[in-house]
Amino acid sequence: MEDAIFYRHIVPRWLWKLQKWLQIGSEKSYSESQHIIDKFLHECVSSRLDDERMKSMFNNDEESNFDLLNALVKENGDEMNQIDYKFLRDTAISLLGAGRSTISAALCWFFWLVSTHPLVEAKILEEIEQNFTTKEKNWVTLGVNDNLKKLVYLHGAICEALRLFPPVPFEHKCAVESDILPSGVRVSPNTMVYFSLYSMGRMEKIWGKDYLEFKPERWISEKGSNIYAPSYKFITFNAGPRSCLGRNISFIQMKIIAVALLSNFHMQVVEGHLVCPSLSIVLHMKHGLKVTVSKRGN
Ligand code: HEM
Repeated sequence: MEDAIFYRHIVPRWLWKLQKWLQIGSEKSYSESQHIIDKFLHECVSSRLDDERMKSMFNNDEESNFDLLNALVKENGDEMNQIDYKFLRDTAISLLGAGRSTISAALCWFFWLVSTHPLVEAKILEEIEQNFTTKEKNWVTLGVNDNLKKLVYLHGAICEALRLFPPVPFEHKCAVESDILPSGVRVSPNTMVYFSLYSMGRMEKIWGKDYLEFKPERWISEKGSNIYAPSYKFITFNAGPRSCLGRNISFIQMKIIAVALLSNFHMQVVEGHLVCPSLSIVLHMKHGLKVTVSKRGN
């Protein structure tokens, strides 16, 4: 999916549209992939629909069955036969596209930063120890545990990883009518404005002299609570009306995974492994993250 989006960013619109119409070049394989994804999602939606029918028959509305697709099926299917498959499929593909590789890229950079900053790792572990008993540190109970909110230092470390390595590194927006940017630059209608979220996370003017340092403390106030940074400063999830709808769920997911993995395992980056970003619309690690994993002693 990312390849297709990136391709359509760099190839003129008329060219990829023509390729798509003629079913040639990269667009041919994208159409084939889209067909496979559509088929897969159609099956997922159908099976959820069957689940919903079963549940309504047995009046079983357990919270443990909850997931995003179930919620969508419920919202859109008051009349069970009137489910809009296309809407559900398109919504599911948006959530899949927006929420899968962004989180995995963010976690990759986060674990790399943590494993190369032992002091930060030690502080995160200390905070986990103070807030969770051993029994709670598993996937199932973590998600429903209010203690996640107490992980102020971990929150700071995740914000730092997202600041230094924003999963969506650049974006563009198009002016509908002429406008003047806050900098005073005039923009005429249909002008495409590109902006780099990656650069904005690394500007001295915005973050201070230590802008290149991985410093979770940056996000913690003297009173020990998290410092809020407005989205126009911390732009990783974009700002304004089209900002990320998955921001809160992303933090929850990342915290659950960080606690579950860091409290159970130590990760050591393999010596000589080259860590650098790839050229794509999502800031993946070009060669992945090679680590040696060892179990922590209790
Ligand atoms: C660390 C993880 C994530 C980051 C950094 C991130 C970042 C972003 C950014 C920068 C945008 C704006 C894109 C644009 O303007 O073109 C966006 C939009 C969006 N994100 Fe996320 N995202 C993340 C995770 C998620 C998750 C987990 C979900 C859903 C489960 C999600 C759902 C969405 C949706 C639906 C939009 C489109 C909003 C709109 O256009 O109105 N995101 N995200």
